[in-house]
Amino acid sequence: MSPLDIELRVAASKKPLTLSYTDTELNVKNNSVDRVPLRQVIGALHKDRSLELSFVGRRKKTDPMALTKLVGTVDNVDADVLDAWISTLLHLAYEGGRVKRGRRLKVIINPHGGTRKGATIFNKSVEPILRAAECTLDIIHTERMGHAYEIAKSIALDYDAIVLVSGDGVIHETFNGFAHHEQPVNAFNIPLAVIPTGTGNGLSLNILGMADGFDVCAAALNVVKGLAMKVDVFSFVQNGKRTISFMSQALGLAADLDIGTDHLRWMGEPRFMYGFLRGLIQFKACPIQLSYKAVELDKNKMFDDFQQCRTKAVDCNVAQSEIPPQSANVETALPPLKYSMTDEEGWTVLDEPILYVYAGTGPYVGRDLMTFPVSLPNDGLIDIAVQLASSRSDVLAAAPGGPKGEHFWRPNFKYIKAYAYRVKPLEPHKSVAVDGEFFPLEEFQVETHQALATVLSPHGYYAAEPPPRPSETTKNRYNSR
Ligand SMILES: Nc1ncnc2c1ncn2[C@@H]1O[C@H](COP(=O)(O)OP(=O)(O)OP(=O)(O)O)[C@@H](O)[C@H]1O
Repeated sequence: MSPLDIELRVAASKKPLTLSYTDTELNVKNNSVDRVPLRQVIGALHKDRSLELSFVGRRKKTDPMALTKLVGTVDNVDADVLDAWISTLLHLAYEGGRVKRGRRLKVIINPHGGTRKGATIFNKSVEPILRAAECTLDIIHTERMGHAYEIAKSIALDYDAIVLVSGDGVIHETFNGFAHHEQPVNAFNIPLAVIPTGTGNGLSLNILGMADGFDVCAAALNVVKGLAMKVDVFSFVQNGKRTISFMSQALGLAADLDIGTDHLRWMGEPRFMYGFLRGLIQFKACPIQLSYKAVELDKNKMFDDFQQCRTKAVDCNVAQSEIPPQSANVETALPPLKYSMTDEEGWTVLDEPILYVYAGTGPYVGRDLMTFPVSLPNDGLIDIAVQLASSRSDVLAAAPGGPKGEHFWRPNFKYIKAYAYRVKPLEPHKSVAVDGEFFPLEEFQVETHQALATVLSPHGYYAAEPPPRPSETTKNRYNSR
């Protein structure tokens, strides 16, 4: 328990609030007791006997998160006692000093992303949280396509984190800017945190989970309190040009439902479902040859490995830590490519007709689709999910299970963990979507860079659970055709 209770007289109320804390919770007692996890306490300031205490929380379980400030005067203790009370509270609230208070942040706002509310959302909901947490903000608004790339390319390396008020498009630009930085590895070591104001917001869903993935205040809390988590990124190599991809590459129906619905952005997220149904009616096979350098093909083994990593029974994640210091001694050049386009040794060609391919990392590619349920943040592997061209009814039957990743267990859904893969188009087709950006469907190859990039995370792992392994009795429902 805290050394003593503080009585806070708030102007409008006659009865003072009684504040106390344990190692894990702040207790706010008035007529009843509100318990706030210390992780959600972000700031406490006092001047003589006046106190301002800030936390991010929910009024009701189903409400989005919001900033609450308790402001008043403290009558029952002296200023120096109050000082010590605050300093212990904040020490505990910032994980015993493991999380730096008052982070120095570069904030990049895309006023043009999603429904174009990024700047307003930042000003109204996010900035007050960052200020209450005494963060230092260096704010810039993007003025054009490619601006985030330019900013990232020459970013100073001494920020504690870069905050992107955007969707996945600006994240893609930022990582590619890092790749062209004078010191790429050091640039990738600066943690990114996203305030989800785009359309799909896949990275935010993966970091914060389905419940909080679109909650901008939960995302702001992660900016203040998140710990650095290393994540794999990929090199997408096409016509000799190397592009960094942080999330996914989509082909066939999976590309059509994203890029093919770009003109329907006004719809918001439902455009992806519209694109899926339209693609299903057309039911065109994806004319590619897919080959991969596989590490694991057995879904049961992947599921077991995932569970072991989650329970930390085996050490498969690079340890989560406070933001790593930049070092002059580390190798600062971008890792070289390991595989040439002509490399054949250990490569397998998939010899079955394909409806669509998704390859990438992070469970969700959108709110309706957990494409990679067993992906791990930094195992150095890319997950390749292939929907074989079975039948319309089979693919349609899988759709309702999409948000929970249930298609993973379907026999016609092939799942491969690999170091690299390669695609050769068999006839001219439209496009491949790389993190949702358009690329022509010409021959390309993708390989992983283990733990190259860094994001802020509340958990130290992707916030999603894979669908349970089917039992003998439930297995049949995955077999419909
Ligand atoms: N000032 C601007 N005017 C026009 N376009 C911009 C501007 N700033 C950034 N952009 C472009 O906006 C694109 C989309 O941005 P962002 O990722 O924020 O949202 P989104 O694409 O709607 O979301 P998602 O990627 O999640 O679908 C980026 O490709 C970026 O280059």
